[in-house]
Amino acid sequence: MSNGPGGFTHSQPEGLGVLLINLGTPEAPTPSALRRYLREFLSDRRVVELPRWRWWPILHLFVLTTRPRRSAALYRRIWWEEGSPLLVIGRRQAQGLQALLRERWGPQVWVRLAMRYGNPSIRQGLRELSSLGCRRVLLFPLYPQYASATTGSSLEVAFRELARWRWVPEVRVVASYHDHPAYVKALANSVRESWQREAPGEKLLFSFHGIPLAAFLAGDPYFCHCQKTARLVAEELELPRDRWEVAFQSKFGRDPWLEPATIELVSQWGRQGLSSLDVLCPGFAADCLETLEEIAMTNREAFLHAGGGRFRYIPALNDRPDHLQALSEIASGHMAGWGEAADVSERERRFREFVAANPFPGAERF
Ligand SMILES: C=CC1=C(C)c2cc3[nH]c(cc4nc(cc5[nH]c(cc1n2)c(C)c5CCC(=O)O)C(CCC(=O)O)=C4C)c(C)c3C=C
Ligand SMILES: [Fe+2]
Ligand SMILES: [Fe+2]
Repeated sequence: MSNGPGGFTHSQPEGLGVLLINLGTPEAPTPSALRRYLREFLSDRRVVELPRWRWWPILHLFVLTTRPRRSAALYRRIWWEEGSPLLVIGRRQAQGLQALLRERWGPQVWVRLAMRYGNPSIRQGLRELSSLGCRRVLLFPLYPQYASATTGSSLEVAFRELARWRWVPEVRVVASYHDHPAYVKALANSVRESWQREAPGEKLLFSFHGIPLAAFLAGDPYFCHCQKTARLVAEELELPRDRWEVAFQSKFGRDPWLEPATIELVSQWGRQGLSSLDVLCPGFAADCLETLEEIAMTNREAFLHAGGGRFRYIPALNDRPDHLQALSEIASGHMAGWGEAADVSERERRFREFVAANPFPGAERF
């Protein structure tokens, strides 16, 4: 058992912590940073579910010898001066959400950003919240649709860390928010705003990150969550059924994944001479390699080269005010009751008075 942080925090106000968790990103768009990142990512048993004796040689002999260079080149196309978009946007989201939650719950709310792979780590985030006095922590993976590979993996790591602490905090979890009305409305708003700038496309494509078909068949709810998000947004937009479609992007490896594949669908629509196409990626809370490069560059080129007309990528919700408002509503829904904590300052004052009057070895630490 680890003593963990937060052993002696009686003198601090009772904090409410929110840990936003996203996937992670390499430290730099270089082959060596990508090798480190991909090794951690692709060693996760929830990401690649093959038996280790089969996967390990493939990972080390083939994937990690070729992919880092290729992926580094892709990351260089989207890298910002301040760093990886996913991380830069994530920091803004954490800051914006903290401000909104403080308006509602008071100054004792702390929001931190953590990454499942790389830094800032989940362990770091949890320890920081604890040392800020958060005895109550909401784990909030930024994946609207639950998948074992993403949400499940993030929660597993957080639970594993917390399970080793002496003083385990009260924990709540956002396991998914794929059908939360505020999230659905924010997505619909973002589409409407695009349509106001330039007329709606002939089709609206909802492109979600794929997962292996085997994960779906084993009971992962991800596919169903994606379908429901798309249907709710289409309903909100009053879009007829023949104007929208769902597809899955970013296939990795040779096993079958969810279908249709985004790149195949947009190429097919290009060949059919579709005049205009809008693409929304509701599964990504922040823009990243998979949206900025794969959709807005690679899929655009595929559509245009196949003969398609105008291609528009509608950005992720990122730090849009209505997105932060939605995250705040989702978090607040899980924090109900937490605001009515007992008056701890009074409790602590009496405790410290008692310790001063009844000294014991080590009492100075309280
Ligand atoms: C190996 C299998 C993979 C599964 C399963 C998978 C699921 C999954 N991923 C996301 C979100 C993101 N993935 C990102 C990058 C990325 N994903 C995989 C592989 C799997 N993902 C790889 C190898 C990579 C790295 C990039 C590359 O080399 O191609 C990202 C982008 C991170 C960034 O820094 O920009 C995100 C976000 C979801 C939501 C998901 C399952 C639902
Ligand atoms: Fe991925
Ligand atoms: Fe990709």
